[in-house]
Amino acid sequence: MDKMNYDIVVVGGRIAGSISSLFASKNGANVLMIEKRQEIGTPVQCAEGTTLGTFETLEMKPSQKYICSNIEGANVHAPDGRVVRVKNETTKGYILERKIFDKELAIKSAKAGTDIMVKTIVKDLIIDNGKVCGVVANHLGETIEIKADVVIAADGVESTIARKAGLKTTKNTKDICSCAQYELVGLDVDPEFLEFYFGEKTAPGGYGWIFPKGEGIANVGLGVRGSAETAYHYLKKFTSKFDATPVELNVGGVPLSGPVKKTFTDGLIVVGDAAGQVDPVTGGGIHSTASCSRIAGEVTAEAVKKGDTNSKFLKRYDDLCRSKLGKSLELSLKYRKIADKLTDNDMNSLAEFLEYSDFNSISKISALKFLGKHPNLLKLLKDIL
Ligand SMILES: Cc1cc2nc3c(=O)[nH]c(=O)nc-3n(C[C@H](O)[C@H](O)[C@H](O)COP(=O)(O)OP(=O)(O)OC[C@H]3O[C@@H](n4cnc5c(N)ncnc54)[C@H](O)[C@@H]3O)c2cc1C
Repeated sequence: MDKMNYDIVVVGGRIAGSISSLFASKNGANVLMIEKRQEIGTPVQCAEGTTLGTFETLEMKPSQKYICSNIEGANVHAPDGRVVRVKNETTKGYILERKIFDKELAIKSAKAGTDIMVKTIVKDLIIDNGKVCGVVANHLGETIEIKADVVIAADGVESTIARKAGLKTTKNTKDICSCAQYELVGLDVDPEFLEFYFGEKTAPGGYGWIFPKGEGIANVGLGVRGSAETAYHYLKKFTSKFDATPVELNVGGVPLSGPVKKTFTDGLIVVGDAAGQVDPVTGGGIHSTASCSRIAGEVTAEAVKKGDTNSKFLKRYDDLCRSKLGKSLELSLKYRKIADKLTDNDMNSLAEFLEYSDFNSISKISALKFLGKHPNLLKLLKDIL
């Protein structure tokens, strides 16, 4: 059996893994990142939209290598076909080519000093006296024991690694949004606007989307929760109206339950989808994962430097993530729970009210006047007004 030694081992080589390892290496740690797939960034399980803030967090200038389009705002389609346009400073963003973006992050991390192993699966943790102190991995049939002061579990929504250390990261299936998406070619869509579609018939418990990648190409997908039919069933129905052809089909789950209660233990922390660091309303995880993964890399590098990788020190990671994102993710979870109770009629009424309003300057008085005529909505929304 081969044996290795690192300060930090990162399990998973996509957004959470590459960003954690990048910032850990930048801060002087000796880091190994392990990815079970043969290539970083594939298969894509993402609609590839992200905010300008992602790049500020990463201190990276967005590159034309992986930016497909610049986004100004979104058109929100109610079940009855009404459209509400949202456009302001916060709705600006990008559609990425994640196959290139994810690999670029891994390359950046490698250039900062991270060693990377691909086609290598982490099978187990090495735990000594209750403290995680490495992993057991398998590369093409060969078992490798890798000792480390800290393990970062960045292994995605189906994460098993943090659970092996006793953290409760299992997500309730009712909080997982099942998604299916085609990359379609031949679509006539506005390249600067995202399209969102709501309604029981389109995407029960979720929404449909069109994210334009430019030149008539777009990610067209949807997510569903608690439905008898699969996301793919709804996707086929949703896309049957387009005269366009797919070049890719992606499926995947998004955890919409908010961050897990505890993200650290002796010698291990958990980041990204594995830690539920996803916006529960939009299902967007790139932006929040980038923030938390940067913190993960910085805190674990500091822990190694100080020679203190016990849970008391690693709690700092949990504290910093919660102070940066905790409130907004909590609020978003509250909104999601309200949205879960909205009927198609409620959504149509809301769209009717918002259709001709200037979204950025709706007064409390006009909102209350509208809600006065819709007692069901008032009951649902009163807590957030
Ligand atoms: C259909 C869909 C659309 C989405 N659209 C958007 C969007 O438009 N914008 C947005 O911000 N977010 C979106 N998201 C969410 C976003 O993709 C995720 O939040 C983000 O990719 C999470 O990154 P991650 O690195 O935590 O996890 P993952 O991307 O799941 O990466 C985990 C990695 O760990 C590897 N791995 C797992 N187990 C092991 C092991 N034992 N050993 C070694 N490697 C292992 C996996 O192979 C994988 O590469 C979408 C998600 C889905 C499913």
